[in-house]
Amino acid sequence: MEIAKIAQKAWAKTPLWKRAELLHKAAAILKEHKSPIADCLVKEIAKPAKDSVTEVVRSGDLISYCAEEGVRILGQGTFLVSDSFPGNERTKYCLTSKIPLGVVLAIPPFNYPVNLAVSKIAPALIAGNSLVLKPPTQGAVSCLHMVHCFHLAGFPKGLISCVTGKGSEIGDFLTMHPGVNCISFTGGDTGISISKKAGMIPLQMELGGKDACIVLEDADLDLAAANIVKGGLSYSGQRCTAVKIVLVMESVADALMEKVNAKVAKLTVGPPEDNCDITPVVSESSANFIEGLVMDAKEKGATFCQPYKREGNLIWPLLLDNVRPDMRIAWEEPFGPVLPVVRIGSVEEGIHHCNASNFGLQGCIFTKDINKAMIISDAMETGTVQINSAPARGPDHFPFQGIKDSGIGSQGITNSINMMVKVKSTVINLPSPSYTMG
Ligand SMILES: NC(=O)C1=CN([C@@H]2O[C@H](COP(=O)(O)OP(=O)(O)OC[C@H]3O[C@@H](n4cnc5c(N)ncnc54)[C@H](OP(=O)(O)O)[C@@H]3O)[C@@H](O)[C@H]2O)C=CC1
Ligand SMILES: O=C(O)[C@H](O)COP(=O)(O)O
Repeated sequence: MEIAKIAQKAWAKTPLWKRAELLHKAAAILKEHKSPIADCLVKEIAKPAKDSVTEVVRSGDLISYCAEEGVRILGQGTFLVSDSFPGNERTKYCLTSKIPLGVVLAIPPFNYPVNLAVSKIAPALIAGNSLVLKPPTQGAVSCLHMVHCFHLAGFPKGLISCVTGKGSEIGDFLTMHPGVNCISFTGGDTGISISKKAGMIPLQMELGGKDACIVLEDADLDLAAANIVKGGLSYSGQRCTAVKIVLVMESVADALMEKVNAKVAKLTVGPPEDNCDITPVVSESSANFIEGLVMDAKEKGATFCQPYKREGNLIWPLLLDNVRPDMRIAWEEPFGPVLPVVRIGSVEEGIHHCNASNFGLQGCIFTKDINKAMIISDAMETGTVQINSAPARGPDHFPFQGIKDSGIGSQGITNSINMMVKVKSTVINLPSPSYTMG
């Protein structure tokens, strides 16, 4: 913490163009090393090989975009004059600029250890902050290699410190440390308790989700089915933005389920090295939790579209039809390849289910009627609503935010940079009013 504080003071005096130049360099080095880092992701978190490479490349692009965006938005401040407020003459000129916060504590989750670390590191650095990064325990090796790319690019010593260790053991020390000036966290409910313990500092929390997919009678069912399978089951459902419940109008439910099940049958299941679609979930406790949700739904009468199959941490993809509100899976996020389907009699029923959730990350609607889609989007209490596509965080410059238990603050490149600065004003007071004549 002390080193981070010292390094930040010097970094804040580094010209903006130079900070951007170093970030571009780090992005290029990261992309050059995409294969070994992706290999780590495959081994550590069982992400399919192709998706692991995509995560590293996307992270490089994010760093470069952040450098460009930072140069644009941090180079600008505001200039205000006093006579626009009643009772004032033009005697005061107010100059505001965006200045760094200090030390940013970044805590990403296991499912995107590289990308969700970089999405905190790059905005913090371009804005003149230093970082203490606590990587997820599963994903720590990938994170260390990624941070090494920043060091190879020439970032000064101490500017980015990577502190490994179990969150349950070192988390409180870090999050309650008086030297921390901002916390950017992505993960589960832990974020809620961190918010309660943290001091009076800016917090960016991206937490869980129960993203609903509402399918209307006039939807393109092929498009909806493709998005349900990709959105719900890619990386075995271990994405905060995964489709986590399908709410389909009864009249098209059979037709939709036929298409979805046909696609599920084609998914490959196995090791991440073989680039299988469905790979083992991250831990035994996670697999046990998912199994608990499945068994609860079985006892309460859900229809199993596929047989339930599990070998160790590998769970075969499973659609549960005719899910009812008394089943846990209707509300809890499995973070696994199991997707509940609720048949609804009206759009209002779908919106009501979506809004009754304690989460409010994203949601999606499938319909050909844009007017209807807009009304439903306005009624859904989520940070983002996607029309005719599955929920997603990217592209990474789009705003990304959750409401209710899904988080506080907004991410996305521009919002993250703006969140990692504070506003500083300098007011020039003139002895007498001065009005510009040209
Ligand atoms: N909204 C979003 O953008 C995203 C949300 N998520 C949500 O995250 C959850 C799954 O991810 P998972 O990694 O298991 O989430 P966790 O909340 O368990 O962990 C997230 C990070 O917090 C750390 N951590 C754990 N305990 C503490 C603590 N007491 N103090 C500080 N840090 C701590 C973890 O370290 P360690 O690994 O050592 O335990 C990890 O680095 C799901 O609920 C999912 O929805 C996931 C990704 C994105
Ligand atoms: O951690 C997550 O799950 C992400 O923030 C989701 O990102 P994605 O929509 O790009 O997969």
